[in-house]
Amino acid sequence: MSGACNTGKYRNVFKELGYTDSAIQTKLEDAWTQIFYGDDDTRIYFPSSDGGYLLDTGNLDVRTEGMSYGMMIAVQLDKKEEFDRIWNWTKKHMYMHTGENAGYFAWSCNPDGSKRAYGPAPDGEEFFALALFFAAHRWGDGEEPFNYGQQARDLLRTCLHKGENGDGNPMWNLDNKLIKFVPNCEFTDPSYHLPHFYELFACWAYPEDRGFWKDAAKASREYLKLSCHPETGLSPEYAYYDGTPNNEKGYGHFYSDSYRVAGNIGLDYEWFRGSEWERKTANKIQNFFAELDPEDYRRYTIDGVPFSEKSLHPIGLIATNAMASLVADGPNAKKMVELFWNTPIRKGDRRYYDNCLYFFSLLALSGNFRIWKPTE
Ligand SMILES: O[C@@H]1[C@@H](O)[C@H](O[C@@H]2CO[C@@H](O[C@@H]3CO[C@@H](O)[C@H](O)[C@H]3O)[C@H](O)[C@H]2O)OC[C@H]1O
Repeated sequence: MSGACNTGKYRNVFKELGYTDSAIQTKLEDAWTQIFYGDDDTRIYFPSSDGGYLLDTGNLDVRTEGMSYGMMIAVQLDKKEEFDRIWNWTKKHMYMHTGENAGYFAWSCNPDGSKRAYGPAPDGEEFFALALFFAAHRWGDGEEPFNYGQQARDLLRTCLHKGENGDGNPMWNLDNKLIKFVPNCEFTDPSYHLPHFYELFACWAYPEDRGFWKDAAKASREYLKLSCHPETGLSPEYAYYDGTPNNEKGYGHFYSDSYRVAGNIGLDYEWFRGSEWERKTANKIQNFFAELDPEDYRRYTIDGVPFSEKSLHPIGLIATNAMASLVADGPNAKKMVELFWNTPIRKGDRRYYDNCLYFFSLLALSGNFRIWKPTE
């Protein structure tokens, strides 16, 4: 399959459910204004002298996750200034020039740019790469570091070839083609699996790596079948390569990271018609949550048993469950979108993660989470 094989069609699920164009547009614009330029209780984006950053307001750090999400949101909305500011900050402060992880980005920094960790989180790199490709295609390449296309290709090359000179590890397991939780481990995080991204990397990465990305898309689609519970559809935060939960450090249950899986399979279906399994699984996840009170979302075992601990990011969960309606066709597909539509963005300390997922869902359900291809 080449990049040309994507569906090229973007549903406006909100419109299908009867919301007007102007209400949808207003919701998008309000989200942008509040999340990027709102008051101190809503914003997560902060311009600075050397660019701009998204703050994890719950942990008071800047994460590659948030920076790459900010870039993806910005490119989708044609916000070049914010994209460039975020990328400039990322390259300046997060990029690692030396050590075992040279060529990757430090996953957590302080807002002053100093590093809090010297290891990467691969979900950041994969989002950076695709946001950079989209920027190259939407706006054209500029001077370094705004030579977006080359930045993306070089980053993907590092992700696969790091360690060939005995200097660190690749982010993907080169045998089973699965993304790792971190480069120097041998387990994964189901929410990192983005087969719809890998289909595009298979078109735009350096030619020698395209076959790998094609295989990785297939491997991740198969992997999700192993890691999502057959009855609930829920997946753990961390899991072994055979799909079973990795609870060594308490991350073997359905909690914050896991929320993204529902949105990811929705977008894979929208972009590439991933698989019919995705439809069934989206229905199962929505059916599970349709029975529950959103005020009482919790941590769950993947077979659906609640813990006493409440969800840390219930609005993020509402958002990703709604995004699953890109593929779901069950009795709760409409209900989940309506719940999301009627949920305001989150305010307060823990707003960062919820509102990133909220923004992705808004983009996706309004037909604005698109593949930006090279212009002919
Ligand atoms: O051990 C770290 C590991 O924690 C890191 O993972 C990143 C942080 O966690 C993930 O998202 C968080 C979900 O919970 C919310 O409360 C947080 O605000 C989110 O940041 C994120 O996807 C990971 O990138 O990766 C590196 C490891 O060394």
